[in-house]
Amino acid sequence: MGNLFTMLTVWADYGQNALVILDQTCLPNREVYLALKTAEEIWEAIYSLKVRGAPAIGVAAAYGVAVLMQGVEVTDFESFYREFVKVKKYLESSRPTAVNLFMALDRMEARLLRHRGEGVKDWKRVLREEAEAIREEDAAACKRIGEWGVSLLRPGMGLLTHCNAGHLAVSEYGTALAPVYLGQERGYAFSVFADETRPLLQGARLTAYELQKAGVDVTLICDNMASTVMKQGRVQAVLVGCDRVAANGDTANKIGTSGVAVLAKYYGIPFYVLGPTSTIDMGCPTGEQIEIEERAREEVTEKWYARRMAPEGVKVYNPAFDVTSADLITAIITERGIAYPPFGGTLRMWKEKTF
Ligand SMILES: CSC[C@H]1O[C@H](OP(=O)(O)O)[C@H](O)[C@@H]1O
Repeated sequence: MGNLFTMLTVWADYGQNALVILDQTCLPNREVYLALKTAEEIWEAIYSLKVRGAPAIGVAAAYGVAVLMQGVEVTDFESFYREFVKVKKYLESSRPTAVNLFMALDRMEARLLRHRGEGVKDWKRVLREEAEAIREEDAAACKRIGEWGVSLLRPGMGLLTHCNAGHLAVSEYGTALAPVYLGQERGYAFSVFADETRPLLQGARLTAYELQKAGVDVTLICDNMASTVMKQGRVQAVLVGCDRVAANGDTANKIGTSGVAVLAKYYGIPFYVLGPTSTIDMGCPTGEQIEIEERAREEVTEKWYARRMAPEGVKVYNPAFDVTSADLITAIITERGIAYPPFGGTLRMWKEKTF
């Protein structure tokens, strides 16, 4: 597995009262760790995807509020709680879609309220404890996701994934990539196609980086190549993460995921969403109620990634053309007129000039 899992994504350093994160905007070029000591720094790290992925955002917010509250010097609960709520609401405003951010902070608040009758040292302690529990439960959940997921797969399978739902998106191990890592440990020799995932390229920058670091056979493709590799029979299952699962199973995930799902259905390929139950939101009856984050236009219009955006030496598949099946074409228009399916007779007539 290489040293992928020694690379921690997020933790709390109470010695320096800091939330420590691996700055994922520097990957794959550099592994840079940041010690965040203010609410503004933590908010910005979540917003700018320095730490990202639904579970990782939840763990970061839990640790973040625990760290920030260690420095609050009041002795009455009302003042302490007022400050807690102020920080909680501020961190909640960083990104709207991943439900783990809100679930984790709600859980921190509930734990604190259960201890309101104790003293300031206890309030600070229980926040540290709850944040650690959230992280540990996330790591355990990801490993179980791996076990369930790998039971659906067979050795040697070709897999496709979109965005990054691996070790970097959680506290440890991953969700969509958890079965891949477990399979790797068992010698299953999966081959994985990683969609680059425009515009922020989590697939190129993070998934390809993770899988290569773990020794998994990964091939980076542009998003518009997913259909071709599926049509070539090189994909037997699609594995993706999730940011919020509605009560009816509708799932919000990185932009482009629904398109991959349509392709998978067309090619008869199983499409699996993987994530912890902490990402399920029963308060959302359907996907219609999920708030979809909209981000800055410059992420699309600017070539912000003017530096290397994939790990050195990663395999790349870069076909210049692909074939769209006739059953997907509504009409063919030429100087001789318009042909509708089935095209054969008209095309033959045109070519043999038999009219
Ligand atoms: C395991 S959750 C991963 C999930 O989060 C990603 O979004 P972002 O990179 O913007 O935080 C993406 O939707 C992944 O599938």
